[in-house]
Amino acid sequence: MAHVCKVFSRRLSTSTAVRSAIKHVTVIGGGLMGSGIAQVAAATGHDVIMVDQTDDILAKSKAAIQKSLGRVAKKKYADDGEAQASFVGEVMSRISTNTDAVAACGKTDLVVEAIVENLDVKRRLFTALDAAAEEHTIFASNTSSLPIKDIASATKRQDRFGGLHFFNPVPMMKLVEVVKIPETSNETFERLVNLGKAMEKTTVECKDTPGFIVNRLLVPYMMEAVRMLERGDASARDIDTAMKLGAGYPMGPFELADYVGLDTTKFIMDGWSQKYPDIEIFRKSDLLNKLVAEGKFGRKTGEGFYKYDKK
Ligand SMILES: CCCCCCCCCCCCCC(=O)CC(=O)SCCNC(=O)CCNC(=O)[C@H](O)C(C)(C)COP(=O)(O)OP(=O)(O)OC[C@H]1O[C@@H](n2cnc3c(N)ncnc32)[C@H](O)[C@@H]1OP(=O)(O)O
Ligand SMILES: NC(=O)C1=CN([C@@H]2O[C@H](COP(=O)(O)OP(=O)(O)OC[C@H]3O[C@@H](n4cnc5c(N)ncnc54)[C@H](O)[C@@H]3O)[C@@H](O)[C@H]2O)C=CC1
Repeated sequence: MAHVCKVFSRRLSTSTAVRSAIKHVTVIGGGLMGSGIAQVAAATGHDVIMVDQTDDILAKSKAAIQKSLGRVAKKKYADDGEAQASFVGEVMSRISTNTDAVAACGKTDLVVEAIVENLDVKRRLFTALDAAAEEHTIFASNTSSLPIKDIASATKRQDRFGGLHFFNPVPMMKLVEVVKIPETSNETFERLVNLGKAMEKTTVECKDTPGFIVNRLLVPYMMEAVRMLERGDASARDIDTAMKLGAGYPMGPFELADYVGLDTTKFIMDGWSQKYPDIEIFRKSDLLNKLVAEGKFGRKTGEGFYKYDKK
């Protein structure tokens, strides 16, 4: 009898897991990360609604996705232009857009937020969505540096809240950090891990600690690089070259900062220098703040530590 119950319960849990598989994803924020998350979710068979503040921004987001898919298609289908076009068209057909975040969350399995790295803005968003989303809907933040618990506490569904930290560019980076808070239910965590795998990512699990795993190690390294530059120890170009050729990194710290977005890196450091005032490495960088004050956000504005050709 016990054997029959065990088989039955396993089948039940499997069917529950299958029934609770995430199929529909709402991505709030169609910027660098949100557009990438929407692209990969759609390319792996999920129905996606991408939300941003204006139709003009969403048009640019879709254009960026289309361009990225074109690069992926060339690698998948070599010289078969028809297959490439069909692949891009099929993935794009799974992405719809909306400027109304509340409306876009009414019927969805998962809301992934990838909006500006600002705690108050993220909290206001999730409070509004909490009232509109169905009971089963899971919420997740793609934040680089903010405590998931500080975002989740703006809602009444902390058991259905976690961190899904993707890496830039999402179509290329194989990692997603899945972050749980003490209130995250086991089912929620399992569904987030399963979504990461369904999106063809390698998942790692981490607690809700500052920077999770990668950024906890990356931020001190990159801040040390900018101190080196500020002291005049070496040029940005030589520091980047040294780390690519000496440490095997695909990008040096200044190339990477320009790629991430200096605005976002400033938001991250503003938060950590305020929250951890006694940790020297998190002290604000005058050079970084100067560049951002001048509107030099890196690749996204055509100039950061380096200048870029307008594409
Ligand atoms: C130092 C200043 C002070 C800073 C202080 C503050 C520090 C705070 C930092 C915290 C950062 C927070 C960010 C975060 O939360 C976590 C992150 O995401 S960290 C970033 C992680 N990502 C990386 O480290 C990226 C490293 N770079 C790379 O892997 C490669 O350079 C990259 C893949 C981006 C580009 O590849 P590369 O060979 O260098 O050049 P190509 O552009 O020619 O690409 C080659 C090939 O790859 C495909 N491809 C590239 N990009 C895309 C894309 N977006 N979509 C689709 N396909 C893409 C494509 O096939 C390319 O071939 P083509 O023929 O060019 O098409
Ligand atoms: N840039 C990077 O390399 C990475 C960033 N992240 C995190 O992802 C999040 C987004 O970062 P990025 O994509 O780089 O920023 P981004 O600036 O490229 O995009 C943010 C988007 O959110 C939109 N937005 C802002 N407030 C909104 C609101 N209330 N409702 C709807 N849309 C809103 C903006 O219009 C913009 O299009 C941040 O939390 C960041 O820390 C995580 C991993 C890597």
